Parts: sequence; C-alpha cells; structure tokens
Amino acid sequence: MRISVPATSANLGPGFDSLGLAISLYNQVVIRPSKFHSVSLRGEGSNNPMLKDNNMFIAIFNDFYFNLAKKKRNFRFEFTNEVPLSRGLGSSSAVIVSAIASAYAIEGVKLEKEKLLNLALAYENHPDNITPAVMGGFNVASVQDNEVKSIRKELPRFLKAVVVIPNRPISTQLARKALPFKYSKEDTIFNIAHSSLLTAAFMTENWEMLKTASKDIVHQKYRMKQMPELFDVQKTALNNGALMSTLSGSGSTLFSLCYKEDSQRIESSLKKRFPHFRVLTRNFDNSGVRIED
Ligand SMILES: Nc1ncnc2c1ncn2[C@@H]1O[C@H](COP(=O)(O)OP(=O)(O)OP(=O)(O)O)[C@@H](O)[C@H]1O
Ligand SMILES: N[C@@H](CCO)C(=O)O
Repeated sequence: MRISVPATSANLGPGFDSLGLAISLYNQVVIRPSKFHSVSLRGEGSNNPMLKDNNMFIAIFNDFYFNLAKKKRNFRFEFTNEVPLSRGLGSSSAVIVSAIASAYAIEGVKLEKEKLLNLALAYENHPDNITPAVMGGFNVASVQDNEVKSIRKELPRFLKAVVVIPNRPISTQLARKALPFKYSKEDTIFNIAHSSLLTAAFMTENWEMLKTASKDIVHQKYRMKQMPELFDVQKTALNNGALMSTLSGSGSTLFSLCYKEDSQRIESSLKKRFPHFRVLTRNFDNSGVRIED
C-alpha cells in the first residue's frame, strides 16, 4: 500500500490559522506487513537518526492501527520524503494525515476525508495545514466544537508555486511564541478585511487582487525578523512578477504564487540573489492525501 500527502502553505498572509493550499511536493510511504518492524528513509530527514528511532508517523500509525485491529502487527515502512522538516511547508501535517490514513487503509476500514481531518485536528490544533493536506487545493477552514468546517477551491494549472526554502529551520512552536499577546482593534480589522478579500479573490479567480489582498500585519513581520533576508526574498519575488509572496506557515519558507509564464523569471532571480537557499517551482495539488493498493 502506498500513501502520499502533499506539502502545504498555510496562512497565505492574512489568513492566520485559517487559509492554506496544497503544493505538488509529496511525502510518500509504502507499507507492507512483515515479520519484523523495519524502516527505510529516503529524501528529506534521511540524515536525521531521530526519524528512524522515534518517528512521529510510526507512533501515530501504531496507535490507530491498534485501536482498529485490536492487536499489534509488524510492518515494513518505506518513506520517501520531499517535504522539508520545520520549513513551514506542513511537514508535521503531512506526517499526521498520512499516518492516520495509512492505519485505516491497511486495516481495510473506510475513512471519509472529513473524518480524517477531524482525527488529524487532535494532533495539530489549527486547521490551515491539515485541511489542504487532506483535501488538496485552496482551503478556508475554521474549527468549531472540535470539528473542522472548510470550503475548498481547485487551483488552475496556469498558476505556479515558487518556494524559497532557507537553509535554517524555524520551529512552529517557537514562531508562535514570537507573536504579540494582544492585537489592537485596527490591526485586527486590517487582517479580517484582507483575509476576506483574499478568500474572495481565490474563489472568484481574481488573481490580480492577490497582491493587495495578501497583506498581513499580525504575524509575518514578527517571525521574519528572525531571518531578515526573508524580507528581501519577498521583495524580489514581488518585483519579478509574483502575484503574492507570503511567509509559508510559520516559516522559514517564503511562498510565492505566480502565472506560469512568470515563474521562470521569478525562480532564476531568486536563485541568483539567494544562492544559499533552495528555490523550487511546483504546480498546485488538487487531490490531497492519496492511497493506492
Ligand atoms: N517526514 C517526517 N517523519 C517524521 N516526523 C516528521 C517528518 N517531518 C516532520 N516531522 C516532525 O514534525 C516536526 C516539524 O513540525 P513543525 O510544525 O515545526 O514544522 P512544519 O510542519 O514543517 O511547519 P509548518 O507547520 O509551519 O508548515 C519535526 O521536528 C518532526 O518531529
Ligand atoms: N497557522 C500556523 C501554521 C504553522 O503550522 C502558524 O502560523 O503558526
């Protein structure tokens, strides 16, 4: 059985803890029943011994598998990871979503995507990464009574994601602590207005509106101060034709959305100016988590 989950970019500027989209960069795991427990790792995280010995995926998978099957069983897990760890591209959501989906799939128990989302919420209490990881596309999400309420929109092929992945991580936990404890009425109104406009722009495919609508004053500046080059990355992407450029999740990746015909220019100007950072251009993913026999 093969399970794949896309990377995600959350917040999208003003939509803190609510907006997110899926990018065609995948973590994949192949699972087979086996006489002994074993793990192989390729790609992102493969040089991190912690991921072999104390893997969040395996802990979550085992809990769900035991609850469903009422017995323990050994498996071989083959991970091929494209989602970089702690770079704001939803690596933890990818792990949570794929571990839960895998346990159900291997035990042959049907799991609706809505239920998967609510189960994942117990591990990540904001829905902006887990929702696109499960559903694909652009998603608006909020949580009520421990349930995710979300609306999704597919993203067209003529749009591309250009991501700049710094050589240093930012942990989500610490990046959340960097935020102010309280916000003024003016700042709150600014973000609500921009988040609403951004959502409307995605829903009505008004791509030209994204540049104005993606402005945020509640979280990016506080977090980007930890890696000041990110302000320059954002400016470079916007000056070269990006429709929007925002801190991806809690960072450190900077996400830009652009027309396909502008993506090459944006990518090469970013690569030239930031040779020590990784720059990738990808399509958007409209499928979310996928399970194949
Ligand atoms: N492929 C993986 N296998 C096992 N554990 C992983 C894997 N990828 C990430 N993790 C776990 O998730 C942690 C990273 O979570 P964190 O929320 O800090 O970053 P992120 O999810 O990449 O960023 P963001 O939520 O801002 O998009 C890692 O320290 C590790 O514990
Ligand atoms: N909305 C979350 C995304 C990171 O997981 C944050 O910005 O902290």
